[in-house]
Amino acid sequence: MEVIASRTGHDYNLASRKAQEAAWRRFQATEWLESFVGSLGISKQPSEKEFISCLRNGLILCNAINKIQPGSVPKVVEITRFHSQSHTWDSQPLPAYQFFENVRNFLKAVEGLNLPVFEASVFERDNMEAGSSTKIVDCVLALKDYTERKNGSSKRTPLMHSNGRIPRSGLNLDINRQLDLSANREKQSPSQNDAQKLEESIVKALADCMIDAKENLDGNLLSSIRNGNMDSIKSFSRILSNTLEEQLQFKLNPNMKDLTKEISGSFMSSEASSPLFKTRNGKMKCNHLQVFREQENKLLKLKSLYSSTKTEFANLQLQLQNDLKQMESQVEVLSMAANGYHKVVKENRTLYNMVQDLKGNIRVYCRIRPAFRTDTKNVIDYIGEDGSLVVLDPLKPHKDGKKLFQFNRVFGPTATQEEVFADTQPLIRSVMDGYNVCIFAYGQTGSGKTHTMCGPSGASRKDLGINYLALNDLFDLSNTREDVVKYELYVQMVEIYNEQVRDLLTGDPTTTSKLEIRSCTSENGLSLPDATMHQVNSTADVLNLMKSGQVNRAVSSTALNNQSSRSHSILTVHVHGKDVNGGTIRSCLHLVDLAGSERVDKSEVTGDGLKEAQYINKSLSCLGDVITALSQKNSYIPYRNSKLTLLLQNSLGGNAKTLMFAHVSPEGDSFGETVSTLKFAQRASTVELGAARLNKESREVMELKEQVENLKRQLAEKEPPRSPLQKLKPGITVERTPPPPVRPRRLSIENKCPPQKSPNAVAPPNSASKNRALKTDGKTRVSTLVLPKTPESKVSIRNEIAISTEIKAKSSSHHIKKSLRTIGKLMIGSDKRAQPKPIEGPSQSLAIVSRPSRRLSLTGIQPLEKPRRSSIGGVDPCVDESRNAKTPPPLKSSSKTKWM
Ligand SMILES: Nc1ncnc2c1ncn2[C@@H]1O[C@H](COP(=O)(O)OP(=O)(O)OP(=O)(O)O)[C@@H](O)[C@H]1O
Repeated sequence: MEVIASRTGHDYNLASRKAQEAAWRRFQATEWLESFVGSLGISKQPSEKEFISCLRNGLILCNAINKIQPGSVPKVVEITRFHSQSHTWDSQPLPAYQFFENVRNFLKAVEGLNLPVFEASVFERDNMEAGSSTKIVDCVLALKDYTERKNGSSKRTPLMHSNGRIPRSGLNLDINRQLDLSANREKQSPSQNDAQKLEESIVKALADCMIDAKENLDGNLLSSIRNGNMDSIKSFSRILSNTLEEQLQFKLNPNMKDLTKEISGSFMSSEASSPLFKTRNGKMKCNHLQVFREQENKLLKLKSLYSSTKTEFANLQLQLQNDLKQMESQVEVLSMAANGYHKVVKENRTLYNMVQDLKGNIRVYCRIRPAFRTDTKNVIDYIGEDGSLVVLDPLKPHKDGKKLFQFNRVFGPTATQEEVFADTQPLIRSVMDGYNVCIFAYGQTGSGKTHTMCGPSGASRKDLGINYLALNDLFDLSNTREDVVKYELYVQMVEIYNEQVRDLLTGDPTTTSKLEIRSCTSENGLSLPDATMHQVNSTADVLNLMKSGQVNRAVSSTALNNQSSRSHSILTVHVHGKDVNGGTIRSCLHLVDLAGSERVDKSEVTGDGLKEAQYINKSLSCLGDVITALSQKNSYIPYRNSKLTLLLQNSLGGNAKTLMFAHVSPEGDSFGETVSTLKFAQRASTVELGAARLNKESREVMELKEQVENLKRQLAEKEPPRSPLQKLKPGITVERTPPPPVRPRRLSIENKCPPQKSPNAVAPPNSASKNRALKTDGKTRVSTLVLPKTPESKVSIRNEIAISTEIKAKSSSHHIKKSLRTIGKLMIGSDKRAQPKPIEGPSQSLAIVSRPSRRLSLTGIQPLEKPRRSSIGGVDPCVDESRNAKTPPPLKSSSKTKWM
């Protein structure tokens, strides 16, 4: 673009210069003609049109040539007349043929003089083009030249050609003549030679620049110069000096710059001292030397700026490096602190979980089912990540109507079965490590209990509930640990319907007789020994069993749920494991789907349905009483008031890990039941169960137990026949003479309590599950000796040995006594070794610290600060249900209504 622009500018300059040249030459031609043949009647500087019109009739031209060469045009057609007085011509229009005649004759005459001619047709054209007059002007000026030459005129002005160039040679000669530089050249010294060379080059440059500068001049300027106009002279000298400088700049070596300056200085006017100045034509011209100097100065400044910036930059770099080093060390410190912080957080979490485990709190999760109806307000106001839940009373939609509850976790309506299970999984997995676990779903009818535990009816695999997912996970774990432990899984499924326990895995549960609950460990370690037990090897087995169990379950339609469970269903998974070292694991997982708490008026049930509802409400009310008693740490816990609480006794007050899912409906018309459920759940979360017990025995303990059995057998054989121990068979309960009904002073957890206890009293959970030995007046009475299935406590072993020692007093076998002592010592040692390693370690030690505060002591001695109401020896939890022990009076009705 720049190239095109400069080219266009150059073309424009050239054209204007040519136009100026042409005007100048026209002026010369007109001037000469006027001086030669008289006034032409046109301006001194005529335009092309004027000039051509003036010469069109050929009269002036013919007269001029006739003056130069008389008779050249013998017959001139004179229509116009020359006024001799006024020296002017009449310019009358001629007929075409006449002025053609004149012009033709003129051209012939000029040709005869060997001078340049033009075409006569130039005068014929009406539309005159630019440059039409050029050849006529050339012809006239040639005539002028011819005349001057003929007259021998010495005052000859250089003739410019139509290309506008003055011949160089002429100019050089003139300049040489003026400067006279060649004189005495041979006589000059070397330094003079240099100066001479410089002068020559200056002259040459001057000549060149004059030629070039001439192109920038127009006729007016030159004529002004000729007329002695000072402005024009100044302008001309300025142009010359600039051009000269330019030339010298490139031709001379740097040492000569000053000289050049001196020379050029003489040409320069004061105006030219600025780098830019205006030429006569108003164009801006540049003083290159000055610009160069200025640029040089700027460059120097830039150089110094550059070096200072460089130094500054280096300093900054250094500073940056130092800063980076400092930052690095700071980041290191920070990362160390962060690591430490993470460690502390991790430790805190571990310790918190440990404390929770030691306290054995019932974990409580809340699950909110999606709202099915849009006609009522949603009561769920806020669900916190930290387990907080705020519900809003739809009748008091302001601050007062808000109630805050805190749980271990709250699952919102969008929570999936997998999410719910993921949080439960670690707890469920601990079954495989030997812990008893109980998960039960509580809530108003239709709030989603069955959905959580079993999944919706006809659920696809992804919607299946905790029951299925748990068993599936247990199978996975069993497969993973196959090389270390061999597991066997057994399943029982029962329901409590109208206060009767029914087996759901027999053909027809209605036809089967009701099952008895053994609240203490029975011979096979089951609380429902009569319920059918199915070994399961795969999830398919589990699914089949669960399906048939669901079919057998009592379900009917109510106004609140068309598939309402009318019973509490309990799926129990028994885990038997044997590790490679011969150790055993026996634990169980209870998965309980409770029947829904409901208001009879709301569920609109009548007849059998009403009876079912009353039973359901009663058992749930009993569950509430148990929870209240446990949370208040009462010495008396009313487990026996319902089949449900009796069955869950070990899970609620024993040594299991227990998790409760509190289900709520979000609809506004369920607000009362929702709050009641949430209060119940919150109360349950305060219940401390104590640390869960690990049902694991090492091989050494088992062998030692076996030895004890053998020794006992031997002792029995040596016993006199009067002793009931004579009839003792290993592992079988032996009835002894019933002890007198005296208050026991000490409890032994090994032996069962005597049968003649108060039927109303219920022993605290742990003691109830332990066998007791009673001591009166320094004598031990072994009432019922049952060898524990899963004794893990060294205290129990000690007690066992103590029994044997008592017996020994009546026996004469000193040798056996000694052996028993040794075995006792060995067993204590092996128990120490059998302590769970890193994870259980701290919890065990903490458990020992917390032991005195636990409701149930493994030593069997009750904490003194809370005297028990019931007689310790008065209750045999394994007492046959047929004895129909009277339940203690229920808690105050006010406490019951709390949970309903
Ligand atoms: N989280 C949930 N997501 C989707 N649907 C749910 C959810 N919870 C419950 N439901 C649906 O709500 C209905 C009632 O649920 P469900 O039968 O599990 O209640 P319930 O508490 O067991 O009632 P009941 O005590 O009367 O047996 C069912 O149709 C169930 O599929």
